[in-house]
Amino acid sequence: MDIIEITGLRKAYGGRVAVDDVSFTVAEGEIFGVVGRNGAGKTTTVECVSGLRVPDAGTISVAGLDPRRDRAELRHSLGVQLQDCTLPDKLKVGEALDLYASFYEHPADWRKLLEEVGLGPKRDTAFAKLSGGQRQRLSIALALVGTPRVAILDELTTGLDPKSRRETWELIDLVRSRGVTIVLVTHFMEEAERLCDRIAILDGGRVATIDTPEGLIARADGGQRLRFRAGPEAEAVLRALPEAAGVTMVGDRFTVTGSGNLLLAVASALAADDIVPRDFTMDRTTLDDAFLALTGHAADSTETEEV
Ligand SMILES: Nc1ncnc2c1ncn2[C@@H]1O[C@H](COP(=O)(O)OP(=O)(O)OP(=O)(O)O)[C@@H](O)[C@H]1O
Repeated sequence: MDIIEITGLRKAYGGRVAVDDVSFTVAEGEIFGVVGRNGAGKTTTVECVSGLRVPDAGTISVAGLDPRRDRAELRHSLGVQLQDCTLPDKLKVGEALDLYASFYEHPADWRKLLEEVGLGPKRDTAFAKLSGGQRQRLSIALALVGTPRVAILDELTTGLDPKSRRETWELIDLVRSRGVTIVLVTHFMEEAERLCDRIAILDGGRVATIDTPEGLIARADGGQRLRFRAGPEAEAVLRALPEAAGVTMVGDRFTVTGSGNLLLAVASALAADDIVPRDFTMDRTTLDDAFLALTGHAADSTETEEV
């Protein structure tokens, strides 16, 4: 069952179109990624979904409700963790959760939630004293305290060190295991690939494509890349291989791309000619590569005047 349905969403700021004809659905229980460069329209899209912004055109339904018309009712089904969430410096972790819990008729047990997000020992710590990772954990707990069916998490791990980022990913897995549908906004492709069931790539305010991470990668080229060092005699051997779609050579460094059983084909052909490759590595196409192939620019660049 689809819990979110968006059709023809459009939003402009002044004369500048931020989101144009965006449509997608999110199934209940899914982690749905909204990815794109800075300025692609991700935040505007999810702010319309959460009722914080009024679309210029299009329809949105979340758990059967209209985010603007039914805002009061939707509050009970939707948990929102906003980009750059800040709380008063002196507010303690436990106080923040207690306060947020008081907004709901049927809140979760916030003390239990505190333990689940790993902030049990920080209950009496002031917001200002929390690390970046701890603040994000708190913001997830605040988004969940109303026991929502849908949680929107916007740029959750931006600014976190790799360790805190991985801990936050584990936490998102935990949220999913509770059956909460998650809309995850990110410009980190590794994060989207690791967590999301399906991903919408936004580019210039429009949906460039929607697919599973594996589907996006397969569409980009589905390929593998082998790198190694060998003598110049390897070139003719490699170019004769039907599995090798691309062979490049810089000095003694070869890069071979292709699909199917590329590794076996290359290794056997080189062995048959008594060529021993050195420093052999194989890497697979990542979502970063797929993003570049599908949109024509890198995920960590910024949208400019083309929006
Ligand atoms: N309140 C606003 N007033 C004017 N323009 C805005 C406003 N909010 C966003 N924009 C513009 O709309 C476009 C889309 O912005 P949005 O924040 O939705 O993108 P994003 O993909 O979430 O980017 P980021 O990752 O940088 O937040 C950008 O060109 C942005 O400058």
